[in-house]
Amino acid sequence: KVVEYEWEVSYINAAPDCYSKTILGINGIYPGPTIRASQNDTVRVTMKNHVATEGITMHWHGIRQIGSPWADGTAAVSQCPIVYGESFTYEFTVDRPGTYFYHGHFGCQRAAGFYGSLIVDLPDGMYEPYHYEGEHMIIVNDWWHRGIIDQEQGLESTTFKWVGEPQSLLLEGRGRYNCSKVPKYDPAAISCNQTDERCAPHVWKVERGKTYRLRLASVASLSTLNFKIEGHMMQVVEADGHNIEPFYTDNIDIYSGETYSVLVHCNGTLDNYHLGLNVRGRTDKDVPTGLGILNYNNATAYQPNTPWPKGPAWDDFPASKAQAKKYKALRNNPDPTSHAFNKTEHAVTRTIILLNTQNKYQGHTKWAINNVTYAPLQTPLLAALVYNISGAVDLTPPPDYPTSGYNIFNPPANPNTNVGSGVYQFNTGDVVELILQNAATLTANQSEVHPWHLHGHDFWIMGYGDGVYDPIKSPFTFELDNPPARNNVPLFPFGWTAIRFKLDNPGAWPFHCHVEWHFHMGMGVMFAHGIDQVRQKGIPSSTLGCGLTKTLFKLNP
Ligand SMILES: O=C1O[C@H]([C@@H](O)CO)C(O)=C1O
Repeated sequence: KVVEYEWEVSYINAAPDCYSKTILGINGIYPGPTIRASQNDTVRVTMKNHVATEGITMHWHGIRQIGSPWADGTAAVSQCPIVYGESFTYEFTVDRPGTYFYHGHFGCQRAAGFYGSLIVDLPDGMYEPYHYEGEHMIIVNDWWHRGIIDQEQGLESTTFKWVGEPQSLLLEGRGRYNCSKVPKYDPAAISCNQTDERCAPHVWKVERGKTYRLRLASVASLSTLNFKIEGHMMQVVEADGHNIEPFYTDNIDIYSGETYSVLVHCNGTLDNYHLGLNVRGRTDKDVPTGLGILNYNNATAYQPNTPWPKGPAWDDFPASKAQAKKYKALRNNPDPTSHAFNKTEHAVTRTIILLNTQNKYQGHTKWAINNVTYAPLQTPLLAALVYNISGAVDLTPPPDYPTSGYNIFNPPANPNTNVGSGVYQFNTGDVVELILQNAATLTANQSEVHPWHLHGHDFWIMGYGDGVYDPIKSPFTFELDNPPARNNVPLFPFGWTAIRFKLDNPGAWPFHCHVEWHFHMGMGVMFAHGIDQVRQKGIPSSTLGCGLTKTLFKLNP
């Protein structure tokens, strides 16, 4: 069947954490409407732009867009931004059941509240390999009071102004900021109101004795988030739309871009319990716990006065690494779309090592991959390749390896990087092993967490390690038995992460750090393959009209 949505996007006033500000709303609401479809349905979303000063696009995170690379919603890659007053229709198949979300993919619009949930059910009569009696969505986020235009300008400026840590953490678009901390001269001081209904904690209702599936998704712009439910254990069963070998935990790390399903057996004796969200991997100083309420049997909902739930300390990296390594693909998965790994079929045909560094370009602070910082193109990459538009993109491939002998433990000896469009070209059918290698930032003894996200494909996580990746020794530590298939993976400070994937979905696909601010600072590359096949099918002319595609369709006189 076809599930259809009509969206109007405009600026709205919101107060997710009690502090009133202007954000991007869909049909006047925030977070955006939930899309619900069944496996193999067609989702059709017509989105109209009512934002007079900005273009917009929408990315369907985790949906591979098989056969519809033009509908991926990434500005400068799959389409021209939708300009003021115009509409664009996304149409794609949701081929795999699971928990997903959507978000703006132009500039830093995701950080302006431009996101919502997307859930794909199994068709009628089919069942998950686990049992639950009810379900709830919990979309989590970090939140700033400054507007994104101001934040983007600060990041782009030669007098680099970092966004800093978030003011609040949100569950289903709600958090609570301590309004007494708003400076008196700030005009918002009069509209930061802790009794505002819009920042009352979200209440998740459950019935005692039943098991619930909580669907978690992180649209965070920066923070890794740790989710915990007071007095309840969670059984993790799904990650990024894939069933996994279930495991129990009392707290779960969620990196930006990731989705999970956890089963919670509701056998508590109290009426209300805290849901708590805390920062991991970066300082949690001045970032208070985000709170929600788990409410039993329709009792009066209130915030319990018990201590706020808190997982491991923010800098307990061993705990994060141990949890990341727990994810394995579900053995004997009944789901035919499960994308099982096979050692023989998925033997590597090309290895690329991607060094992640913080650099300078003409006085601007940037992130670079193998010393190339990504700059979005004027002409969408997909159109540039499909129509072979000369001058639209420099296709000189970036290096497959970092400069030999690079010392990851020190800030770059030469901080200057090159700017480029970062396009790696592959043959369809290639099986690529990517090694993400972390390094020190421009600051001595500092290296940061980077949650990487791939568009258009799922990959298998082969392994994680500390220090420098050793091409001889490190592969012996790989998980070749049942690595999890995912489309998001963390890279830990001063460490490496190995992933493998098969290029089986023709198009032009970003692979980037899902920290909104880092991608804006150039932290990403592009993977293109099978363009002849895309050309044969064609891409809609509605994706064109900017850059050098402007002149492609001249009206007949
Ligand atoms: O991109 C970033 O910049 C700052 C810091 O590295 C420089 O101020 C930070 O914490 C980031 O994640």
